[in-house]
Amino acid sequence: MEEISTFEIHEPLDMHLHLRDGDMLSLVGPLTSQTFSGALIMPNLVPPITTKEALLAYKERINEACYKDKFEPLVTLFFKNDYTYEFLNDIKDQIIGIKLYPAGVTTNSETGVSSMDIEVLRPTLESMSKLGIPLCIHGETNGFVMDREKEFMPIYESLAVAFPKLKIIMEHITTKDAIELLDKYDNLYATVTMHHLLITLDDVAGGMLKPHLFCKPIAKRPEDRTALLSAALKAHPKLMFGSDSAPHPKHKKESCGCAAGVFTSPIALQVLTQLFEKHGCLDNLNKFISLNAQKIYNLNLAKKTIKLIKKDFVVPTAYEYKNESVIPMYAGEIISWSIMSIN
Ligand SMILES: NC(=O)N[C@@H](CC(=O)O)C(=O)O
Ligand SMILES: [Zn+2]
Ligand SMILES: [Zn+2]
Repeated sequence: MEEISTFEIHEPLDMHLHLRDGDMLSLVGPLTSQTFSGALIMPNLVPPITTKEALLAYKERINEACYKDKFEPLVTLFFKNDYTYEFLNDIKDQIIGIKLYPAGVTTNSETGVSSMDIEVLRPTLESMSKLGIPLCIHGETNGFVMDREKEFMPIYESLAVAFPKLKIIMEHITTKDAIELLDKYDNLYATVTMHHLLITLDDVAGGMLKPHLFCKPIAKRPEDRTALLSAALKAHPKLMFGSDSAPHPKHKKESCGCAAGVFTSPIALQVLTQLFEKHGCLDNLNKFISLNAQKIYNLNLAKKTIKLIKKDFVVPTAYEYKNESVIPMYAGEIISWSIMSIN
């Protein structure tokens, strides 16, 4: 049989992305917007995006930094308990969803919600449900680091039951428990990163410590990775690709007190193609990387085709702009697929 040597991805979408701001935005914005058709942009800036003015201004800065012709920044608001129905009604057409962070569980989440008590959250979530605004959640408790996501499962369940019309997206899932929950509730969906399909805690801390693979939620056990990978490879219809590409300056990663986040945007399409090819599942890659998200979020995007070729791609050792330097996953390593053309 002749070996496949090229592969096309249409309208790739990254449904969980950190673009940051300032020089970092100028550095990473082009890297995503060149190859992706759209991305769901996280609101955890300092301070987080909580007003219409801040949202629109951020969207404008993103458009300035990005190749904006064929790239749609799908912006989000940082969840607050005190958003009124009127405020949400006014902003709903500008956002794709609202992102909820329990306070303190991850980067820039200090002003997140201090309680996941449903009665406390009810007024805002009822308004979102009525207005059809999806709820994206960083689902971790503040328990033992390996158990934080698992411990959050009952919270996802009670939210799914209490607000059956609210679309709830479990962001960057890392456990087989989360995969199992997907099939239990109609209104639960999930994103999964590329790195959680590839690594376990062993890759982060089993040998020499790898700060560039350190992220929240932390990579888990082999059985978790297997469950995530098998759902992604079969393009489970409620699972979407969300890179959670989370750039931090090199000095904040290679430091005592390493910031959480893995930077993967510029290598995501190549690595995912390599991974799906290795498992004989290339036929499902367009669903995982675009079609599932288009259906879940009712998206209609400009046409964009990325042609990849089976040819070695040496991952740059760093991406730099002015004083910013970011180290990508697989820095200096070789991936067997490269981007050939973008149309
Ligand atoms: N994933 C991470 O480890 N970090 C993200 C925040 C997040 O997505 O939780 C970041 O903003 O750096
Ligand atoms: Zn998160
Ligand atoms: Zn994230």
